[in-house]
Amino acid sequence: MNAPTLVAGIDSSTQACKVMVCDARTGEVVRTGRAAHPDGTEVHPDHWWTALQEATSGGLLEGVSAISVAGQQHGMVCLDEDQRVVRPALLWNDTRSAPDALDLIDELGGAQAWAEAIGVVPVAAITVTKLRWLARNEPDHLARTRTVVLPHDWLTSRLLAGDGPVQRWVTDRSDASGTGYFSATTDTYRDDLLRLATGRGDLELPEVLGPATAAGRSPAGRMVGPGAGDNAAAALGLGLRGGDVAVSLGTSGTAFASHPRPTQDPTGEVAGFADAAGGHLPLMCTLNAARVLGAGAAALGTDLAGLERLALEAEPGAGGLTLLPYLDGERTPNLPTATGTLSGMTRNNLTPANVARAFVEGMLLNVAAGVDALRREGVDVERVLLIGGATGSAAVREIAATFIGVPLVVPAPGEYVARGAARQAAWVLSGEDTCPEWAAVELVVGAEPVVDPLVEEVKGRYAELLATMHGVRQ
Ligand SMILES: Nc1ncnc2c1ncn2[C@@H]1O[C@H](COP(=O)(O)OP(=O)(O)O)[C@@H](O)[C@H]1O
Ligand SMILES: O=C(CO)[C@@H](O)[C@H](O)COP(=O)(O)O
Repeated sequence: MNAPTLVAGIDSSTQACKVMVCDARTGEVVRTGRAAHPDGTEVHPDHWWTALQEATSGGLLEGVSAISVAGQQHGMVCLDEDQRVVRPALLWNDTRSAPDALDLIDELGGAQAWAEAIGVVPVAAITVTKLRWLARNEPDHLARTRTVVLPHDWLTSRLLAGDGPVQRWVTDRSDASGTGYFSATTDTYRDDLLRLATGRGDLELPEVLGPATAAGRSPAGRMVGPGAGDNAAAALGLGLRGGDVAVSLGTSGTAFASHPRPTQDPTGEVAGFADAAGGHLPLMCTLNAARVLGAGAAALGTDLAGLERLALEAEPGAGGLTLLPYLDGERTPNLPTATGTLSGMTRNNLTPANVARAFVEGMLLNVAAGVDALRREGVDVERVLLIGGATGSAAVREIAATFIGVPLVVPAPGEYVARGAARQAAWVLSGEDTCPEWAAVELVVGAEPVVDPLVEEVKGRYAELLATMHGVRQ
């Protein structure tokens, strides 16, 4: 039998670089690799390259014919005229540009104006606000900047260039749609919005390639795909269909769906991004997800397994404890300077088990709001597919089944962003008009929504605490 044609997908995410080598025809996983990224909300792009080298060391890419990169969205990578990195990239989870987001909203005429212009209302995560921050705080760095790209663009172009100079900067629709200066409705850059943020009309941006357009070949002869934003790649990796909503619990908590039409949510809760298949990807994103559990475990003097055990010991509702999990500030709801709140403590209920359960419940309720927000924007929600590192916790899987409110399925543990990037690489390699059908993802948990009065009470308590917080902060 002939050896299968191999393709590789890369997920350069916030915390790690993950690589998956698959059979181009079936999607079967052949090899995987991973390496950690440094912590922090600003990172020099060289670290992503080093992590990619480490993750693919030992011949991981041997025999691979095509490769695509998916990456954490929105990060601002500024390059000078010699293509050197001007300063470390400000990442999506860096909130220092929150005041710049407010200024930009005002200057364009309000949130509705942004929703109509590009389907996205700027918050600190969005690249355009980081550029305004740069203009305001580091004008010399802005003056030196010639080209602005995103993390996945930077890695894709490095893959194409090898050790030589980058000839061409490229991106794709899905990641471009997260910049704040690209419209997924017209598929064009909005130079006016870039100028509004920076005062510059001469900044160069990467060319936006079609979903299956080859960016070129690497020096090793591999075809390189256009790549994608990480959530758009996950949609490809999961093979999302109408009625499916993905909820990802990684560093960020996201809820998103592949959708045929652009959305324009003036509340800013749902961002009208593009997907990686020519359609749209309405998406809600929180800053606080899997790492909330790590922080809860550390506070309780245990590890993730310990937190899981404790949370499963407690009754639903955590004995009356409620956590607003804004440990890193928050993006949705837009409370960039918020901190976490643990409420409802009494001498009786303040047990490690209740605290552990409150951390899981609070983290899940924060992201579950995204499912309702998508429905409000016209997304058909028939089932939720739960992915991301935190699904490794049985407590998360079990409690999510009661909180999400629609049938929930948990795909077998896997790197679905990397799988989506690999599927894109297979598409580019095939030269076909449509993305190759791969085996459907294996589902290990299926749960019908539970109608439990206690769950409704917990949700009510959470909503009340959130309303109080909003009141305090207005
Ligand atoms: N069993 C588990 N329980 C809870 N959290 C987990 C578990 N396993 C991994 N995680 C967390 O998942 C996160 C990594 O998830 P991942 O989806 O890979 O994130 P990212 O894509 O942002 O790098 C880490 O914060 C890690 O601590
Ligand atoms: O900001 C967004 C999407 O808008 C995040 O999804 C980031 O793209 C990274 O998240 P992780 O996958 O690393 O958790």
